[in-house]
Amino acid sequence: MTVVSCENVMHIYHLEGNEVIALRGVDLQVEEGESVALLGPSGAGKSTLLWLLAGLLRPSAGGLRVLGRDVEKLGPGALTRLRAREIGIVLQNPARNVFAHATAAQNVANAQRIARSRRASRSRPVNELLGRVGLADLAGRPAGRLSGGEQQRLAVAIALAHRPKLLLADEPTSQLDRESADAVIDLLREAGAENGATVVVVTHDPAVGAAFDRGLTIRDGRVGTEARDGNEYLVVGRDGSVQLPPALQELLPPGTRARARALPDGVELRRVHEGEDG
Ligand SMILES: Nc1ncnc2c1ncn2[C@@H]1O[C@H](COP(=O)(O)OP(=O)(O)OP(=O)(O)O)[C@@H](O)[C@H]1O
Repeated sequence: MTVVSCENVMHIYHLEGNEVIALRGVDLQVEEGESVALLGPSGAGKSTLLWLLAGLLRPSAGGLRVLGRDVEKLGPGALTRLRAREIGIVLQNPARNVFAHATAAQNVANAQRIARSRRASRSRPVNELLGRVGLADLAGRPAGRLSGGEQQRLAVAIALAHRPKLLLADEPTSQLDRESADAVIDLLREAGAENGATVVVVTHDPAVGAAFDRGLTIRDGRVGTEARDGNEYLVVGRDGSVQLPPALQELLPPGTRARARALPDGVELRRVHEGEDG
């Protein structure tokens, strides 16, 4: 089953009379059980894409289906239920994922209670989950009194508490040391391997990118490249555009006139030098 399907998805923020185009035509399919990392420079649109997949934002244009539902057609209640039961979300700011006054254990148990699904009834014991993220000794501490890194690990435990079908995480390792980050990566991968969950993670951490089935680079609001099995490929957009890798941009700087020539299995681009016209 295709769990995430984006067709020419655009997103525009309206800010004090100005428009900020965050996504300008994203095409993306993620199949059940796949793990995908979204990489790319700051401001490229990664978080926006994740928020759209979580139903926390609605696309300005384009088609978006998540877990078989047409997200645009779901009302606020149906979206909230979908999120609570089938989606696990780790937001970028650790404090936003937790109830500050509830203990770590209560936060995890609460996510399971809200989901109340059959999947959730098979969910892992709270203490086991907290142990997996290295928080067993802090189970009784109010989440608001945990450090940023501890809250981040708690957020991952909360997001996995109800065995979501789709796990979405925005920079889940940004505040963690290498050892804790590796433990979180293992847990995310395991969610896919054991429960068939589909995992989409925004990250700047190359180790996270390398650990997943696919690494998509988002640049300028589009999918620019896709890495899999150690190879990186350019992704041709629906308008025929490709984003040259930064290393090749020196050869064809912006504004360069180039000739495109068909080859048996592709296209060759050659720069036209001064006086070479005609
Ligand atoms: N709430 C908002 N209002 C207006 N513009 C926004 C808002 N959120 C994001 N943007 C803009 O949309 C664009 C994409 O932002 P987004 O946060 O999705 O990028 P990102 O790739 O996740 O960046 P980072 O790696 O820094 O988190 C940027 O130009 C950003 O300034």
